[in-house]
Amino acid sequence: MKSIDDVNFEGKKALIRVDFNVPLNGDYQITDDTRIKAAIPTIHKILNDGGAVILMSHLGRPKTGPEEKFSLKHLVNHLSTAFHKPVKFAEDCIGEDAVTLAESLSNGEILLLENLRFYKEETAGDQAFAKKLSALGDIYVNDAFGTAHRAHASTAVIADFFEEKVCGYVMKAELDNAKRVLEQAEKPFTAIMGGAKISDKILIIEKLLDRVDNLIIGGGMSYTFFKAMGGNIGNSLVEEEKLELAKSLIQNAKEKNVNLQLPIDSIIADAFDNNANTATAQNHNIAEGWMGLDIGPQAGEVFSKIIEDSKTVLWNGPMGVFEMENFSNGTIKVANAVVKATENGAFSLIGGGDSAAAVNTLGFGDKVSYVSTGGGALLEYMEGKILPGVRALEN
Ligand SMILES: Nc1ncnc2c1ncn2[C@@H]1O[C@H](COP(=O)(O)OP(=O)(O)OP(=O)(O)O)[C@@H](O)[C@H]1O
Ligand SMILES: O=C(O)[C@H](O)COP(=O)(O)O
Repeated sequence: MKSIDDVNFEGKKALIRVDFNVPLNGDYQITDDTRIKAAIPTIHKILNDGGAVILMSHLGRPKTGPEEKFSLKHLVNHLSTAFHKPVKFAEDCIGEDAVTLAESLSNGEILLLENLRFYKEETAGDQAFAKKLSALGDIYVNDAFGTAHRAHASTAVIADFFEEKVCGYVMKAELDNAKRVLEQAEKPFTAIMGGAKISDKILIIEKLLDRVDNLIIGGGMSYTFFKAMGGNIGNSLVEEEKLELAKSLIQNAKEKNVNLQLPIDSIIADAFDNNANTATAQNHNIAEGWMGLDIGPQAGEVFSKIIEDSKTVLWNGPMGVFEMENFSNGTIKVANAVVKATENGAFSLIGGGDSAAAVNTLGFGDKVSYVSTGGGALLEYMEGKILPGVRALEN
């Protein structure tokens, strides 16, 4: 796969697929701009070469065409500030307006196209739509790792219409870091899995059992394991249909000599509410009417020790309902342990939408080795799937 370092963009228009699918609040302010900041080096390289930049992205999942709340125009001011340059905006991603603005774009200038998903042809991977988009630029750059698991018009199909197609710095760094964890992990290798559902993470857990020394399972998904082992989990989150699967994972871990660690204790609450009554309970013994919303202090200690002694750490999914302050301690404790391991020389990769957001909002983002901009894309890569956006650049 060629990268942007293999190309001189002087006098060229780079059509860059970025993943600017960023969270916006009710006033259309960006609440986490990690994905925007990540794209800056790619944009600077092209502008410094003497080229022009045309950015295309999706935002959210619009269903029936244009919708105000999904317009990329809300990003323009933020982008201009982040890139230290005015950013022009085309109110459509194809058609006359986009063509005219793209044609008149001078070297050193940046143009942002309107949300690609305002056309259903984008997600359908429509050839004619991809061809229209491709006419806007001379060189195709894919820097949208977060969307590389989608075989859409702008992420995969479009590549066929270009002689020159390369990956940007985000895509390259994401793939290099994920590969480092999957293929060259220094041992002890510890994976920390958390979040709400086992069903979302089952494939990656199975794959990791062949590679890791320690598998820590916390967060909402851990209660399905306790129930599978015959424990009482009260009203904690459970996936009844995954009980057998949880049992077989425990068995697999044993057979593969993987140290599978579940939280010994939990912070339990009598309601799903930050102000609920709370107590600490052993995890096989949570009373009816109570639910586990965070790992407990003992579990935090055990997990931290394992993490701090590791040389490679992969973390996906929070240890509790970290959005509520009273149930965020477990996630903070684990984040601190990951930071400590990193300071001791470990390589740490944080992935997944909520875990990456947790690490960034808690202020640990620059204290770990790498925070992925990918959610589903990183998981699919870790499951061993070939991402369509990556394959398209390799053809
Ligand atoms: N004990 C729990 N009970 C209920 N919900 C929980 C519990 N622990 C964590 N959660 C919730 O799980 C959610 C995150 O789960 P999720 O599986 O989406 O993780 P993630 O890091 O976003 O990974 P990905 O982006 O790959 O899906 C958070 O909103 C958190 O509040
Ligand atoms: O946020 C993401 O994970 C990516 O931008 C992909 O978005 P999607 O799940 O709507 O395709």
